[in-house]
Amino acid sequence: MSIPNNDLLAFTLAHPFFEETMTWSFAGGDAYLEHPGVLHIEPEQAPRHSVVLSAGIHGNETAPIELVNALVQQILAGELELNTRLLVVLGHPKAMLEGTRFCDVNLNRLFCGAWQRYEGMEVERAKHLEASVKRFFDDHHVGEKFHYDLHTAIRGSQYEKFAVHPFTNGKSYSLAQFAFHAACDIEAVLLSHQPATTFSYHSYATHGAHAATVELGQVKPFGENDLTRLSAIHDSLVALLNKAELAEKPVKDMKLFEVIDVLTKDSEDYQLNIPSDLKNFTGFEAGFVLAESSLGQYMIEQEGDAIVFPNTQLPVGQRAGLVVRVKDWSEF
Ligand SMILES: O=C(O)CCC(=O)N[C@@H](CCC(=O)O)C(=O)O
Ligand SMILES: [Zn+2]
Repeated sequence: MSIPNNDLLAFTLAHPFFEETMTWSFAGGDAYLEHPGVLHIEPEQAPRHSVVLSAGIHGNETAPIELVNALVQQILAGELELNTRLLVVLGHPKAMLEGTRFCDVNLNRLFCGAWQRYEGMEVERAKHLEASVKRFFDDHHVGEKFHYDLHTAIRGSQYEKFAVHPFTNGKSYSLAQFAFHAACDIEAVLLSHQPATTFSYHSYATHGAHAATVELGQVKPFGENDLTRLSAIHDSLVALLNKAELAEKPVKDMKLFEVIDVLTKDSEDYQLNIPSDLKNFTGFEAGFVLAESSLGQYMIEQEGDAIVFPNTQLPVGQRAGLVVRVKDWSEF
Protein backbone atom coordinates (compact mmCIF):
# COMPACT_ATOMS: atom_id res chain seq x y z
CA MET A 1 0.00 0.00 0.00
CA SER A 2 1.27 3.51 -0.77
CA ILE A 3 -0.10 7.03 -1.09
CA PRO A 4 -2.19 7.54 -4.26
CA ASN A 5 -0.26 9.62 -6.82
CA ASN A 6 2.48 10.05 -4.18
CA ASP A 7 0.43 13.06 -3.07
CA LEU A 8 1.07 13.31 0.68
CA LEU A 9 -0.91 16.53 1.01
CA ALA A 10 -4.06 15.19 -0.68
CA PHE A 11 -3.84 11.97 1.33
CA THR A 12 -3.34 13.89 4.58
CA LEU A 13 -6.30 16.18 3.93
CA ALA A 14 -8.48 13.19 2.98
CA HIS A 15 -7.42 11.26 6.13
CA PRO A 16 -6.59 13.87 8.77
CA PHE A 17 -7.18 11.45 11.65
CA PHE A 18 -5.94 8.27 9.95
CA GLU A 19 -4.54 6.10 12.76
CA GLU A 20 -2.84 3.20 11.01
CA THR A 21 0.75 3.40 9.95
CA MET A 22 1.78 2.55 6.38
CA THR A 23 5.11 1.21 5.14
CA TRP A 24 6.15 0.68 1.54
CA SER A 25 9.18 0.59 -0.71
CA PHE A 26 9.64 2.74 -3.78
CA ALA A 27 12.37 3.10 -6.41
CA GLY A 28 14.83 4.95 -4.18
CA GLY A 29 14.07 3.84 -0.65
CA ASP A 30 11.55 2.94 2.02
CA ALA A 31 8.70 5.13 3.19
CA TYR A 32 6.94 4.97 6.51
CA LEU A 33 3.82 7.06 7.21
CA GLU A 34 3.79 7.21 11.01
CA HIS A 35 0.96 9.73 11.58
CA PRO A 36 -1.21 11.80 9.26
CA GLY A 37 1.21 14.05 7.37
CA VAL A 38 4.31 12.56 9.04
CA LEU A 39 6.38 10.65 6.49
CA HIS A 40 9.78 9.14 7.27
CA ILE A 41 11.87 8.19 4.23
CA GLU A 42 15.07 6.15 4.34
CA PRO A 43 17.07 6.26 1.09
CA GLU A 44 18.35 3.16 -0.67
CA GLN A 45 21.94 4.49 -0.64
CA ALA A 46 23.87 5.04 2.58
CA PRO A 47 22.48 8.37 3.89
CA ARG A 48 24.81 11.31 4.34
CA HIS A 49 22.69 13.53 6.62
CA SER A 50 19.34 13.54 8.46
CA VAL A 51 16.88 16.25 7.38
CA VAL A 52 13.53 17.26 8.90
CA LEU A 53 11.36 19.44 6.67
CA SER A 54 8.18 20.70 8.31
CA ALA A 55 5.44 22.93 6.93
CA GLY A 56 1.87 23.72 7.93
CA ILE A 57 2.55 23.83 11.67
CA HIS A 58 0.13 26.72 11.16
CA GLY A 59 -2.64 25.35 8.96
CA ASN A 60 -3.21 28.43 6.79
CA GLU A 61 0.47 28.87 5.80
CA THR A 62 0.12 26.96 2.57
CA ALA A 63 3.01 27.93 0.24
CA PRO A 64 5.63 25.86 2.12
CA ILE A 65 3.18 22.94 2.35
CA GLU A 66 2.87 22.97 -1.46
CA LEU A 67 6.66 23.28 -1.81
CA VAL A 68 7.39 20.33 0.50
CA ASN A 69 4.62 18.21 -1.03
CA ALA A 70 6.10 18.73 -4.51
CA LEU A 71 9.51 17.54 -3.23
CA VAL A 72 7.92 14.45 -1.66
CA GLN A 73 6.10 13.65 -4.92
CA GLN A 74 9.37 13.86 -6.85
CA ILE A 75 11.14 11.61 -4.33
CA LEU A 76 8.42 8.95 -4.17
CA ALA A 77 8.12 8.94 -7.98
CA GLY A 78 11.85 8.19 -8.21
CA GLU A 79 12.53 11.52 -9.96
CA LEU A 80 14.61 12.97 -7.14
CA GLU A 81 17.23 10.60 -5.76
CA LEU A 82 17.56 10.90 -2.02
CA ASN A 83 20.95 10.72 -0.34
CA THR A 84 19.85 11.86 3.10
CA ARG A 85 17.39 10.49 5.59
CA LEU A 86 14.24 12.59 5.49
CA LEU A 87 11.37 13.24 7.88
CA VAL A 88 8.57 15.28 6.32
CA VAL A 89 6.00 16.84 8.64
CA LEU A 90 2.80 18.45 7.38
CA GLY A 91 2.10 19.89 10.78
CA HIS A 92 -1.57 20.56 11.38
CA PRO A 93 -3.96 18.73 9.01
CA LYS A 94 -7.17 19.84 10.76
CA ALA A 95 -6.18 23.53 10.68
CA MET A 96 -5.21 23.09 7.00
CA LEU A 97 -8.71 21.80 6.26
CA GLU A 98 -10.25 24.71 8.15
CA GLY A 99 -7.88 27.28 6.61
CA THR A 100 -6.89 28.53 10.06
CA ARG A 101 -3.61 29.14 11.92
CA PHE A 102 -4.67 26.71 14.67
CA CYS A 103 -7.84 25.22 16.18
CA ASP A 104 -7.52 25.48 19.98
CA VAL A 105 -3.96 26.57 20.80
CA ASN A 106 -0.97 27.67 18.71
CA LEU A 107 0.90 24.43 17.91
CA ASN A 108 4.17 26.33 17.55
CA ARG A 109 4.14 27.24 21.24
CA LEU A 110 3.81 23.65 22.47
CA PHE A 111 7.25 22.11 21.86
CA CYS A 112 10.06 21.40 24.35
CA GLY A 113 7.36 19.68 26.41
CA ALA A 114 5.29 22.86 26.75
CA TRP A 115 2.27 20.80 25.57
CA GLN A 116 2.09 19.47 29.15
CA ARG A 117 0.94 22.92 30.31
CA TYR A 118 -1.83 23.33 27.69
CA GLU A 119 -5.22 21.92 26.77
CA GLY A 120 -6.66 21.55 23.28
CA MET A 121 -6.53 19.34 20.21
CA GLU A 122 -2.98 20.47 19.33
CA VAL A 123 -1.58 18.94 22.53
CA GLU A 124 -1.64 15.34 21.21
CA ARG A 125 -0.19 16.47 17.91
CA ALA A 126 2.75 18.25 19.55
CA LYS A 127 3.41 15.14 21.64
CA HIS A 128 3.38 12.90 18.52
CA LEU A 129 5.58 15.29 16.54
CA GLU A 130 8.15 15.45 19.33
CA ALA A 131 8.16 11.63 19.47
CA SER A 132 8.57 11.31 15.67
CA VAL A 133 11.44 13.79 15.61
CA LYS A 134 13.09 12.00 18.54
CA ARG A 135 12.83 8.59 16.82
CA PHE A 136 14.21 10.10 13.64
CA PHE A 137 17.17 11.87 15.23
CA ASP A 138 17.91 8.98 17.63
CA ASP A 139 18.58 6.86 14.52
CA HIS A 140 20.92 9.45 13.02
CA HIS A 141 24.45 8.09 12.64
CA VAL A 142 26.19 9.89 9.78
CA GLY A 143 26.65 13.53 8.80
CA GLU A 144 24.68 16.38 10.31
CA LYS A 145 21.13 16.94 11.55
CA PHE A 146 18.99 19.64 9.96
CA HIS A 147 15.48 20.91 10.64
CA TYR A 148 13.90 23.66 8.57
CA ASP A 149 10.42 24.60 9.79
CA LEU A 150 8.78 26.47 6.93
CA HIS A 151 6.10 29.12 7.50
CA THR A 152 4.54 32.19 5.91
CA ALA A 153 3.85 35.41 7.80
CA ILE A 154 0.47 36.96 8.58
CA ARG A 155 1.64 40.40 7.38
CA GLY A 156 3.63 41.73 4.51
CA SER A 157 7.33 42.26 5.22
CA GLN A 158 10.16 44.57 4.22
CA TYR A 159 12.05 41.30 3.66
CA GLU A 160 9.76 38.79 1.96
CA LYS A 161 11.74 35.75 3.08
CA PHE A 162 13.48 35.65 6.43
CA ALA A 163 14.75 33.14 8.95
CA VAL A 164 14.51 33.03 12.74
CA HIS A 165 17.68 31.48 14.18
CA PRO A 166 17.26 29.66 17.51
CA PHE A 167 18.82 31.10 20.67
CA THR A 168 22.29 29.58 20.97
CA ASN A 169 23.05 30.40 24.60
CA GLY A 170 26.61 31.37 23.72
CA LYS A 171 27.30 28.49 21.33
CA SER A 172 28.86 29.52 18.04
CA TYR A 173 26.74 30.14 14.96
CA SER A 174 27.30 28.09 11.81
CA LEU A 175 28.42 30.28 8.91
CA ALA A 176 27.48 27.43 6.55
CA GLN A 177 23.88 27.73 7.76
CA PHE A 178 23.84 31.48 7.09
CA ALA A 179 25.34 30.87 3.63
CA PHE A 180 22.65 28.24 3.02
CA HIS A 181 19.93 30.74 4.01
CA ALA A 182 21.42 33.23 1.53
CA ALA A 183 21.36 30.57 -1.20
CA CYS A 184 17.68 30.01 -0.38
CA ASP A 185 17.06 33.68 -1.26
CA ILE A 186 16.42 34.55 2.36
CA GLU A 187 16.84 38.29 2.77
CA ALA A 188 17.15 38.64 6.53
CA VAL A 189 18.12 36.54 9.53
CA LEU A 190 16.82 37.19 13.00
CA LEU A 191 18.88 35.98 15.95
CA SER A 192 16.72 34.89 18.89
CA HIS A 193 17.76 36.10 22.32
CA GLN A 194 16.12 33.50 24.53
CA PRO A 195 14.82 29.91 24.52
CA ALA A 196 11.43 29.30 22.90
CA THR A 197 8.86 26.52 22.69
CA THR A 198 8.81 26.48 18.87
CA PHE A 199 9.35 23.39 16.71
CA SER A 200 12.69 24.61 15.31
CA TYR A 201 14.04 25.58 18.73
CA HIS A 202 13.04 22.13 19.99
CA SER A 203 15.15 20.39 17.33
CA TYR A 204 18.06 22.74 17.96
CA ALA A 205 18.04 22.55 21.75
CA THR A 206 16.91 18.94 22.28
CA HIS A 207 18.57 17.18 19.34
CA GLY A 208 21.50 19.42 18.41
CA ALA A 209 20.17 19.94 14.88
CA HIS A 210 20.98 22.94 12.72
CA ALA A 211 17.53 24.49 12.73
CA ALA A 212 15.56 27.57 11.74
CA THR A 213 12.02 28.83 11.37
CA VAL A 214 11.88 30.09 7.81
CA GLU A 215 9.25 32.62 6.68
CA LEU A 216 8.53 32.36 2.95
CA GLY A 217 6.20 35.23 2.11
CA GLN A 218 2.66 35.94 3.20
CA VAL A 219 -0.24 33.64 4.13
CA LYS A 220 -2.43 32.67 1.16
CA PRO A 221 -5.02 29.90 0.58
CA PHE A 222 -4.03 26.66 -1.17
CA GLY A 223 -3.67 27.17 -4.92
CA GLU A 224 -3.01 30.92 -4.71
CA ASN A 225 0.74 30.77 -4.07
CA ASP A 226 3.31 31.78 -6.65
CA LEU A 227 5.83 28.98 -6.12
CA THR A 228 8.24 30.55 -8.63
CA ARG A 229 9.10 32.95 -5.76
CA LEU A 230 10.40 29.90 -3.88
CA SER A 231 12.60 28.53 -6.66
CA ALA A 232 15.88 29.30 -4.83
CA ILE A 233 14.86 27.46 -1.67
CA HIS A 234 13.43 24.63 -3.77
CA ASP A 235 16.73 24.24 -5.61
CA SER A 236 18.77 24.49 -2.40
CA LEU A 237 16.64 21.80 -0.74
CA VAL A 238 17.00 19.57 -3.82
CA ALA A 239 20.80 19.97 -3.59
CA LEU A 240 20.71 19.10 0.13
CA LEU A 241 18.51 16.02 -0.36
CA ASN A 242 20.09 14.80 -3.57
CA LYS A 243 23.76 15.75 -3.29
CA ALA A 244 23.86 16.05 0.50
CA GLU A 245 25.40 19.49 -0.08
CA LEU A 246 24.59 22.82 1.52
CA ALA A 247 24.21 25.42 -1.22
CA GLU A 248 25.91 28.70 -0.37
CA LYS A 249 25.87 32.39 -1.24
CA PRO A 250 27.59 35.37 0.43
CA VAL A 251 25.97 36.07 3.79
CA LYS A 252 26.51 39.80 3.43
CA ASP A 253 23.68 39.78 0.87
CA MET A 254 21.33 39.28 3.84
CA LYS A 255 20.36 41.74 6.59
CA LEU A 256 21.10 40.61 10.12
CA PHE A 257 18.90 41.48 13.12
CA GLU A 258 18.92 40.53 16.76
CA VAL A 259 15.81 40.26 18.89
CA ILE A 260 16.11 42.75 21.72
CA ASP A 261 12.69 42.34 23.36
CA VAL A 262 9.61 40.16 23.25
CA LEU A 263 6.31 41.99 23.52
CA THR A 264 3.86 40.04 25.65
CA LYS A 265 0.13 40.67 25.72
CA ASP A 266 -0.23 41.45 29.42
CA SER A 267 -3.94 42.23 29.63
CA GLU A 268 -7.12 42.18 27.53
CA ASP A 269 -6.79 45.91 26.74
CA TYR A 270 -3.23 45.50 25.38
CA GLN A 271 -2.74 47.34 22.09
CA LEU A 272 -0.04 47.99 19.54
CA ASN A 273 0.01 51.54 18.18
CA ILE A 274 0.57 50.50 14.59
CA PRO A 275 -1.67 50.26 11.51
CA SER A 276 -3.06 46.81 10.69
CA ASP A 277 -1.11 46.74 7.41
CA LEU A 278 2.27 47.75 8.87
CA LYS A 279 4.93 45.48 7.44
CA ASN A 280 7.30 43.28 9.44
CA PHE A 281 10.68 45.00 10.03
CA THR A 282 9.22 48.52 9.95
CA GLY A 283 11.42 50.72 12.16
CA PHE A 284 10.38 53.45 14.61
CA GLU A 285 11.69 56.68 16.14
CA ALA A 286 13.20 56.54 19.61
CA GLY A 287 10.55 57.33 22.24
CA PHE A 288 7.63 55.99 20.19
CA VAL A 289 5.12 54.20 22.44
CA LEU A 290 4.76 50.97 20.52
CA ALA A 291 2.51 49.09 22.93
CA GLU A 292 0.32 49.98 25.86
CA SER A 293 -2.21 48.50 28.22
CA SER A 294 -3.69 49.32 31.61
CA LEU A 295 -0.61 47.63 33.10
CA GLY A 296 2.10 49.63 31.32
CA GLN A 297 3.66 50.66 28.04
CA TYR A 298 6.58 49.74 25.78
CA MET A 299 8.66 52.59 24.36
CA ILE A 300 11.14 52.28 21.50
CA GLU A 301 14.64 52.75 22.87
CA GLN A 302 16.75 53.39 19.77
CA GLU A 303 15.88 54.86 16.37
CA GLY A 304 15.42 52.12 13.81
CA ASP A 305 14.35 49.42 16.26
CA ALA A 306 11.67 47.51 14.39
CA ILE A 307 8.77 45.14 14.95
CA VAL A 308 8.33 41.60 13.64
CA PHE A 309 5.24 39.35 14.03
CA PRO A 310 2.96 41.97 15.63
CA ASN A 311 -0.26 40.26 16.70
CA THR A 312 -2.71 40.99 19.51
CA GLN A 313 -5.34 38.43 18.47
CA LEU A 314 -4.09 35.96 21.03
CA PRO A 315 -4.58 35.02 24.68
CA VAL A 316 -3.11 37.13 27.50
CA GLY A 317 0.40 35.89 28.30
CA GLN A 318 1.37 35.13 24.68
CA ARG A 319 3.89 36.82 22.39
CA ALA A 320 2.47 39.95 20.72
CA GLY A 321 5.58 40.69 18.66
CA LEU A 322 9.35 40.88 18.63
CA VAL A 323 11.37 44.09 18.77
CA VAL A 324 14.49 43.71 16.65
CA ARG A 325 17.64 45.75 16.00
CA VAL A 326 19.98 45.71 13.02
CA LYS A 327 23.29 44.02 13.71
CA ASP A 328 26.37 44.20 11.58
CA TRP A 329 27.93 41.01 10.19
CA SER A 330 31.27 42.33 11.44
CA GLU A 331 29.98 41.90 15.03
CA PHE A 332 30.36 38.13 14.63
O1 LIG B 1 3.31 36.48 10.94
C1 LIG B 1 3.21 36.16 12.11
O2 LIG B 1 2.82 36.96 13.00
C2 LIG B 1 3.56 34.75 12.55
C3 LIG B 1 4.26 33.89 11.52
C4 LIG B 1 4.74 32.66 12.25
O3 LIG B 1 4.01 31.72 12.38
N1 LIG B 1 5.94 32.76 12.82
C5 LIG B 1 6.45 31.77 13.73
C6 LIG B 1 7.82 32.17 14.19
C7 LIG B 1 8.41 31.15 15.12
C8 LIG B 1 9.77 31.55 15.69
O4 LIG B 1 9.85 32.60 16.33
O5 LIG B 1 10.73 30.78 15.50
C9 LIG B 1 5.51 31.68 14.94
O6 LIG B 1 4.99 32.72 15.38
O7 LIG B 1 5.30 30.58 15.43
ZN1 LIG C 1 3.64 30.13 11.09
